[in-house]
Amino acid sequence: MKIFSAQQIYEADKSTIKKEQITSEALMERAASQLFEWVHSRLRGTQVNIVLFCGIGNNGGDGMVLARMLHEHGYSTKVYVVNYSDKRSEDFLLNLNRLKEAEVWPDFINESIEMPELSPNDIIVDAIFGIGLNRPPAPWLGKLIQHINASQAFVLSVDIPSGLPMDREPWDPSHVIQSSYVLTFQVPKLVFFLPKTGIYVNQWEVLDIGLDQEYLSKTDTDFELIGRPEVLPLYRPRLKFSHKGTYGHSLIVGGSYGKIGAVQLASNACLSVGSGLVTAYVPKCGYHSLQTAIPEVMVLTDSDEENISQIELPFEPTVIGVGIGIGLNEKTASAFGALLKSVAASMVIDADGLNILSQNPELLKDVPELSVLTPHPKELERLIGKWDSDFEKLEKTKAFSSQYNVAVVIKGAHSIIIYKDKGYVNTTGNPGMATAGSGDVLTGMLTGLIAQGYPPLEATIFGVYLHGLAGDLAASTLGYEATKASKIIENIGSAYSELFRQPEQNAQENN
Ligand SMILES: NC(=O)C1=CN([C@@H]2O[C@H](COP(=O)(O)OP(=O)(O)OC[C@H]3O[C@@H](n4cnc5c(N)ncnc54)[C@H](OP(=O)(O)O)[C@@H]3O)[C@@H](O)[C@H]2O)[C@@H](O)CC1
Ligand SMILES: [K+]
Repeated sequence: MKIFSAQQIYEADKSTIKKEQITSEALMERAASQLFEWVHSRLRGTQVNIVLFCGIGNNGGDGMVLARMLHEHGYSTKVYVVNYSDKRSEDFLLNLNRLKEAEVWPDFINESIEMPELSPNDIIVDAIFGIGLNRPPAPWLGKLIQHINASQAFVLSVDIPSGLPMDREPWDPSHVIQSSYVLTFQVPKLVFFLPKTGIYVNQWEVLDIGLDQEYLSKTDTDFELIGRPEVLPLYRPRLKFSHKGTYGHSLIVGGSYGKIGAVQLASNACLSVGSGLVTAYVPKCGYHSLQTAIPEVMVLTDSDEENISQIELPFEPTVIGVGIGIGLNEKTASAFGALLKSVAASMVIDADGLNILSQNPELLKDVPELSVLTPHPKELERLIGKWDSDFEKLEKTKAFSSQYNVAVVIKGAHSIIIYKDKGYVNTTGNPGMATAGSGDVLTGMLTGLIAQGYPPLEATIFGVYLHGLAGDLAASTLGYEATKASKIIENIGSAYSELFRQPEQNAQENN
């Protein structure tokens, strides 16, 4: 699903109005009916206090229409107009009048008014600011937002939590609505997925308000949300007349004394995702444990007992996963540098492989084109330098990706894959995956997918999604705390099956 900017959403809005020859007010009515249906289908007339805070723009207008519909259906509502500007939008004014015609009389809140009383049992509708927020909310608005956040009530935000800008971090982190649920129009917003801005969104859902499909499908976006519909077409089916050679020979290079487990996890994941053959290259000390733990993996050893010191390969691997558990030993860094120079195959570079690159930036030019780098935030910072905001981080990563022609996975709650000027936001995964070895499993999986012929960027999008899905399946039986890296590997097979599982509703219809 594409992630549009505010500017593009306004254009889609205009284009819809023009094409369908409807008024903007009719579009607002359509959007707000979707909000109403959502609320009504859940509450079914339950008598609960619904308190609506509406701004004076079109987000507030949506709130006005919702208030009218709730009132007409017998709900108990209290409406506040948050009067932060004289520049009221036309559709807001129109719907304010309609609300009054329906005999609902809103109270106006401004700087000098006391904060309204709120109860934890209320349902609060947050329609103060939408995607039009373009400067810091005034201090009194900040206080109102803090007051709503302190109420402990369920807060339903219209389109976006009020106070959250679309294209930057908030000016004051406490002046943003902490939403229980966001009903967002037509398309998800990038800020829902970034670490510093996603924290305001507990759950979100897209409401289809019928914006111009042609505009939406023809317009390119900087970011895309990766869910099952995006991942399924990337899948490469196994062929009947094939053999292990068809699915590539992966090489996993890594490990040092005490960190052979990382290679074990990566090699195992690489096999489990479908690589035809897997060879691990480790220091001598890793030989016995690897051969014992995974009989399917072949093992080559370095001449050094405890660290990788010189990588000599008796075969040409399809792809190389490198860096896990490798350490920062000088000998290892120069062996890694020599490896970069000697092979053309794509690499998946992780952990200390990335740290060696940060410490020796002259090596970056030797990284094979279309390699994949999988840094966690600290490793990324060492590679691209510090950033002031999540947005600057994305921009710097895009520049880095373009400069070296590599894909970068920014690992996090929503991992984002950056390739050149485009970002792919992953939707699978859970906090249980913040555990030792989870990254080694990802490295192995991406390596194993490239081995099978997935182009590196597709392998990365597909693999990050599958890794998260395997983690979700593991956590569904183990819980977050007991989810560990080897359990993610055990669930790779089920994750593939899950990709093709019919949604339950369809399954029932088919019976
Ligand atoms: N597009 C669509 O497809 C559809 C959109 N719809 C809805 O419209 C919403 C966007 O509405 P919107 O453009 O009127 O902006 P909104 O967020 O209500 O803000 C109002 C105005 O406040 C101002 N302002 C900004 N910051 C400020 C500040 N700190 N302190 C004080 N004032 C500030 C700024 O005006 P300015 O003063 O800059 O001229 C801004 O214009 C969208 O989220 C959705 O809910 C649906 O109805 C149907 C389909
Ligand atoms: K809002």
